[in-house]
Amino acid sequence: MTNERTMYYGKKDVFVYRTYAKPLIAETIPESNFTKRENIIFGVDVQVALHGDFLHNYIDGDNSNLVATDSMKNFIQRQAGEFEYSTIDGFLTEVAKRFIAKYPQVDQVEISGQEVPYGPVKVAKGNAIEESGIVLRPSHTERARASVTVKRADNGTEIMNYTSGIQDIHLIKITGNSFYGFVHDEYTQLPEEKDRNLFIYVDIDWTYNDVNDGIDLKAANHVPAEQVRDIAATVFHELQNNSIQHLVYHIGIRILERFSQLKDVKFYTNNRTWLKVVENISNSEGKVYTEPPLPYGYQAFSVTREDLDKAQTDSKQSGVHA
Ligand SMILES: O=c1[nH]c(=O)c2[nH]c(=O)[nH]c2[nH]1
Repeated sequence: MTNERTMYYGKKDVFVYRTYAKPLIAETIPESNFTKRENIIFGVDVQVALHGDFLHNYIDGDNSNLVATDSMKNFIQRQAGEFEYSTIDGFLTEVAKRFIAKYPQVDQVEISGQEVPYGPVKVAKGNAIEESGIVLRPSHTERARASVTVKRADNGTEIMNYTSGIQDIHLIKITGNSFYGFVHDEYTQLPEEKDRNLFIYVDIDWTYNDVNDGIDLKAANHVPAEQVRDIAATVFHELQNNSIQHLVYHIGIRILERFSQLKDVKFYTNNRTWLKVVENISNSEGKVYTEPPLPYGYQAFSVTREDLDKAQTDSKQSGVHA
């Protein structure tokens, strides 16, 4: 077996803030009132890695075809003003294709980016309180993200390993969650809970049946991260869940049900459930909690279209909705 050599280099944390990028328009879904990402500030934190004919840079110290990482940063930032895009996915894929077109020594570009979200601020305009439109603020924890590898091919480029996603959705549900019936042995200290608070940090990534639906600059079939976020919140709200594991399966099924253009969906969750300090407060249904101690638990899980098919068949048989 021949071991392929590791060889790539690039730049991380290339921040790009483009004002007045093209808005992303979306059709509504039942779980979300999201219809438009304004993109007044399109902010993205980009990582890029170039693969190619760079061995003599290392062995001979020959820099003649070495593209400085500083130039990579400039390339990404300047391209941000060279074409129109409304999604991170479309922007990154086009930049990767342009790297390949510009530099013949490059045969593969891995590029990823996370949104740097800026949201509206309301101000007084005359007698009304309205969105300013020009004053914005860093907003919410969750950030859309995308990651794509573009490879040089005989007739142009080929898209590989493309995923789209959202990270750091932070949600707490204060009742309607349980966790009991787990393995009890000499290591068990955790009490069983028929009703607990559940605080989760969730990252979700998805892939498309046809990559073009995700990366196309027109974004007609693009799945907005905001709608995925809203599905996660809705299912969390609705489901009397037995665990995070139970919850993410149902969120995954709902996402695939809603978006037929998706092939699968992958979760990475982190458990930040608050510790109970005061159980009973007189004349109140309230409780007092504090932050959980380290270490934190996590789950990783993917849901595929096969799972959805099975859930739909099972629900038809039992007459219960998936
Ligand atoms: O939803 C949960 N899943 C677990 O696997 C787990 N483990 C744990 O200690 N608490 C929880 N909660």
